Amino acid sequence: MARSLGRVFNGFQRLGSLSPMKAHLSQPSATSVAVRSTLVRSMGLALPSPFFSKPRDFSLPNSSWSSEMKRLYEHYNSQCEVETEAGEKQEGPWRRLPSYNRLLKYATGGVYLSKIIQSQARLFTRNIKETGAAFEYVLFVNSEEKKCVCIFQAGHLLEGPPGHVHGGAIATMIDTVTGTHATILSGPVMTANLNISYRSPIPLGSTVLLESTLDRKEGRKTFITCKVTSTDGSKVHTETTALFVSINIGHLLLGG
Ligand SMILES: CCCCCCCC(=O)SCCNC(=O)CCNC(=O)[C@H](O)C(C)(C)COP(=O)(O)OP(=O)(O)OC[C@H]1O[C@@H](n2cnc3c(N)ncnc32)[C@H](O)[C@@H]1OP(=O)(O)O
Repeated sequence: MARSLGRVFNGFQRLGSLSPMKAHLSQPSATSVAVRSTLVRSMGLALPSPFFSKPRDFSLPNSSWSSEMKRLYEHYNSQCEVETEAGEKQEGPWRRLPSYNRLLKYATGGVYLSKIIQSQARLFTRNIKETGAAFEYVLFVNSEEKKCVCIFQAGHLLEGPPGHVHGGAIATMIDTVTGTHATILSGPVMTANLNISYRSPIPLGSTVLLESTLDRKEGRKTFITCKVTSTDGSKVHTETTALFVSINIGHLLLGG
């Protein structure tokens, strides 16, 4: 148990140190795949395939993405790796964060924590299989500027007022973006307070930008602000202040 919790904590720390080059969490090696095949063949074992299979990275472009979503993705992705004058490639100011539907499983490097986490559990924003139907999003983080940007396309299952996005779905995305940002800045945290002002409705199917910025840190408290705007910045949809409190991840997983 102690080792498992240690892996979880390391996973959270790793979330903060992801680089595009390190983005493939828990990729199975050729050896592990070969060992699995041999075991399954020789012992008739039905091992859980997610244990070995390559997890889907939901933050990569798919066919449901609008041209505006793809354009913005390219804009930030092109700044994840830059070329020096000498023609060498090096890390740029932004990093794309990969995104999986079973956060803790992959944060631990593929270790299956069935004793701690119910095996049916899925990350809320990534549990609808149909692409484009709900939350399509990708996050980029800029460590130097302590900023996080999310490009978000709201699908038809997120309707609230006719033709527009449900306020709870918007809050979900704000919590996801600011929560991820706070985790990168401060390690394991829980949302203590989200204060959202809804300024103008978001049309269903449209692409918007969420910009999360570190306001300040005070002891265990990380204060973050977040704006949701149209992609050209001309329309403000929401303004948020958020408070995250650092926690002991062991207490959370053990129900403390
Ligand atoms: C990839 C996806 C990422 C998604 C990230 C999503 C994150 C989430 O949604 S988490 C789920 C929603 N949040 C929760 O369920 C949290 C429920 N609340 C709790 O567990 C606890 O109240 C918790 C952990 C926030 C704080 O409890 P605890 O650790 O005992 O801290 P506590 O001593 O009460 O407070 C610490 C400080 O924060 C302040 N604080 C705590 N809560 C609040 C609040 N709601 N408003 C203002 N200040 C607060 C306290 O006043 C205290 O300040 P100070 O140090 O200056 O005295």
